[in-house]
Amino acid sequence: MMNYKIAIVPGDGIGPEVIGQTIRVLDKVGEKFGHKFEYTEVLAGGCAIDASGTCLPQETIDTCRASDAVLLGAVGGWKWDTLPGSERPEMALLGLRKELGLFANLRPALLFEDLAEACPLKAEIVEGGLDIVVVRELTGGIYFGEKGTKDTDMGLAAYDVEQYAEEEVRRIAEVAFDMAMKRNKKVTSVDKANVLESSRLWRRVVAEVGEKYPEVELNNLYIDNAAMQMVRNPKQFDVIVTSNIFGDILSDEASMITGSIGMLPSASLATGNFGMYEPVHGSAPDIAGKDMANPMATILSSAMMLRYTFGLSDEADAVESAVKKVLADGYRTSDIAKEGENAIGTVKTGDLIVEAI
Ligand SMILES: NC(=O)c1ccc[n+]([C@@H]2O[C@H](COP(=O)([O-])OP(=O)(O)OC[C@H]3O[C@@H](n4cnc5c(N)ncnc54)[C@H](O)[C@@H]3O)[C@@H](O)[C@H]2O)c1
Ligand SMILES: CC(C)[C@H](C(=O)O)[C@@H](O)C(=O)O
Ligand SMILES: [Mg+2]
Repeated sequence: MMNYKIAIVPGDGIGPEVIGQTIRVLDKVGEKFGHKFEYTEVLAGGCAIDASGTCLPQETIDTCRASDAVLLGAVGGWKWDTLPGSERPEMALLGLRKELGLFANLRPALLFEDLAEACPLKAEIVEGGLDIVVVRELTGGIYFGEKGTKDTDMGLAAYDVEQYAEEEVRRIAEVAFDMAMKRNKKVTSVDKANVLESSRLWRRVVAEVGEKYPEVELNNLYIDNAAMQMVRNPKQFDVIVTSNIFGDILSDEASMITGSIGMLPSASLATGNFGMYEPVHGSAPDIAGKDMANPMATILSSAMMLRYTFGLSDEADAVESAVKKVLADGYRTSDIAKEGENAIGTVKTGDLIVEAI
């Protein structure tokens, strides 16, 4: 029997609710396939601020490092919104990404057949389904560049610097091209090279990496055009590679056209097999504690963990098939339910997925 060590970071808001259901799903996978998943729960985000005065305690980083993978719910919430930027719960997420070297964020946006009606675009635009992966650079760019304030003749100014080094672009571009080789051999690199120096370097390095993958078609799009194309004709996209901030925005957009942000999983990977797995959505304080959150994004993130970090593809398939079965049987949380349709809660969704494995 294989033993897998997973650091669990439930976080805030709906985080603990969606993580709770995901652990039940993993336990069922372990039981069925004969694996032992060993969980160590640690604090990060607002709950860690309340418990220890800091959003990312050293113990959390150490436990994550000592684990095979990390599963995270979400951090943040209204209660901590007035804290200074450097003390906010969201800094825990950025700190974990940086400390653990998680430079490659994979955000697959898949339109499940049974959810086609939850897509806000016209049926003919998404006919035949959608299968896009946003490959987002996660440890560089404006999120991590120099920031500060200074006095100017227009009053106090604040700044955040967007900076990319060639090596940072090269390694994320390689992830995107490798992924494209396993899919439809098409990469769209998204930047703002008509204005930004950092984007011009980005575009040059992506093209250099692309030369090593002659079979892969490379297109470049400006971010404004890409955001527009995503709703005009999303089927043109396969692998999208982009910077930290553009990837943040485009992946939320991609999530909505596939039905709901409550459906979108993500994997944040370091060199090697280590990864942190989390839904794309946040802590949703508006529905926290109401048994309303859709746990599917987190459950599908755990499937990515099984596949990418543990190499357990049959087990990952089993989780994904169980999610599809529950949708095919017509069960929906309120974010994906049709108007007037009876929605089920977080726990019931977990029950049904566990049952379907
Ligand atoms: N990875 C993360 O930890 C992460 C990601 C994004 C935002 N946040 C934080 O979360 C807090 C709230 O941010 P926000 O409101 O901009 O984004 P959000 O993703 O939390 O919520 C946006 C909307 O989507 C809904 N929603 C989100 N997840 C859902 C789910 N699983 N099921 C059903 N509905 C869902 C919410 O109810 C809300 O109406 C902020 O503090 C933000 O910084 C954290
Ligand atoms: C909460 C925030 C720091 C985070 C980000 O911007 O990366 C979130 O929006 C995400 O998409 O994971
Ligand atoms: Mg985001």
